[in-house]
Amino acid sequence: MPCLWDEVLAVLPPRLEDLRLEFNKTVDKSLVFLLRQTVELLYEDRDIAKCLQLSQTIIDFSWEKLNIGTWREVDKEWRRVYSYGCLFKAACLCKEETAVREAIKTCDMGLLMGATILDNILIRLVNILQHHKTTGKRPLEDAASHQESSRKKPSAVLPSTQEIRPGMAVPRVRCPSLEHFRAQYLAPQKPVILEGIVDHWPAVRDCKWSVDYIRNIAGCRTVPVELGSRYTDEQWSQTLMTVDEFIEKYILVQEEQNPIGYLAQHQLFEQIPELQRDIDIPDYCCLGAGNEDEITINAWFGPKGTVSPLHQDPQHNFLTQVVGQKYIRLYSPEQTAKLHPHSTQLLHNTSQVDVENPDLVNFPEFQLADFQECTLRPGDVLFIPVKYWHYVRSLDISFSVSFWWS
Ligand SMILES: O=C(O)CCC(=O)C(=O)O
Ligand SMILES: [Fe+2]
Repeated sequence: MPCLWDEVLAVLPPRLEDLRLEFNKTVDKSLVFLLRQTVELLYEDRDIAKCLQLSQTIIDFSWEKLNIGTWREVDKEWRRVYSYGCLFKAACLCKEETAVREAIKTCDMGLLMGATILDNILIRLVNILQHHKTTGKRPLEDAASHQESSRKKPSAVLPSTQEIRPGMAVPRVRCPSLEHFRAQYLAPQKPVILEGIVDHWPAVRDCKWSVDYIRNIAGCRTVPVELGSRYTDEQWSQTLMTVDEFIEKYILVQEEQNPIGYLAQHQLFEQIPELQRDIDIPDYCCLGAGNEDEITINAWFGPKGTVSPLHQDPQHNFLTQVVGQKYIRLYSPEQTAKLHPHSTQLLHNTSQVDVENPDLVNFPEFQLADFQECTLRPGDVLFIPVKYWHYVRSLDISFSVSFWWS
């Protein structure tokens, strides 16, 4: 195997001047000086311990700036500084081949909290590290060591199967032609479940995405996790953790006192290209006006019992079920008044009504709203037209992939 440090050097700009360490006035001169000092140590390959220490100082200092006020108020320059700190720290860690895991975590933090620098250098670096780690000496984790079914507790409150009322079921159609889909569903904005269109995905065809597979491919990667049963709850929060930690704490065991954890609405496939090879953008997206590179692909991975409250999104969606089942309720945009959207700017696309346990005293019109429903199973692709209201509850450990497109 090639020496890791040589591979890292090949990713870094060849000359120190190419690093573009220029920032606007928001960033104090002393910090820019610190960045330059750090990079000199790195490029001259001397005192890597000192270089590591300075990188950490850059990270800590900019981290403070990222955590003042709301995310929207954070100056992008501080996010760039943070990314540089992560880049330098990760590079230093690569000097020690034993610190690869830590280096991967550092790159991920830069990717999640920082801003793009140097033509996405953090993505390129982390791909090298991930490859190095999986082809290196560390054996894949033993699949048999996780007896997931025996360790999981059944969820208490809501039923784990859901009768679909006849007459309310979302229609299903098998591999329709583009024209049929356009005329019957896209143009009139009608939901439909497309069957058979993702059967060729390795993730579906080979049932590849077992918990152990995800762990092996992505275990050491850091991802955002939502904690709390639904994002409208007061106790709801978001945090960052590795996929390994998430699986251990929230997928394999569900302690009663622990909140539900949901790796929700995350562009995991940009972060981990190896997983992207197991899926494919549905051909029907070409019927939209946008380009393929404008499609947002999100991963939704969680235990049984995750709930996405009733909400609407600004684009069409192909919500594709890969693992486990989900119960889904749909309301057309014409029903909006009966759904009582929140009045705040932040939540005006979310209903105040708890769909499966509605407060009919405060929201009596809700029971008059027309809806459709379905159970989404592996291989099913649900077309949710733009602005269509949707409520989603997982009935098992579940992995879905959504494609937002226009
Ligand atoms: O699967 C879920 O929990 C929610 C999915 C969703 O809201 C979406 O894909 O837009
Ligand atoms: Fe959504």
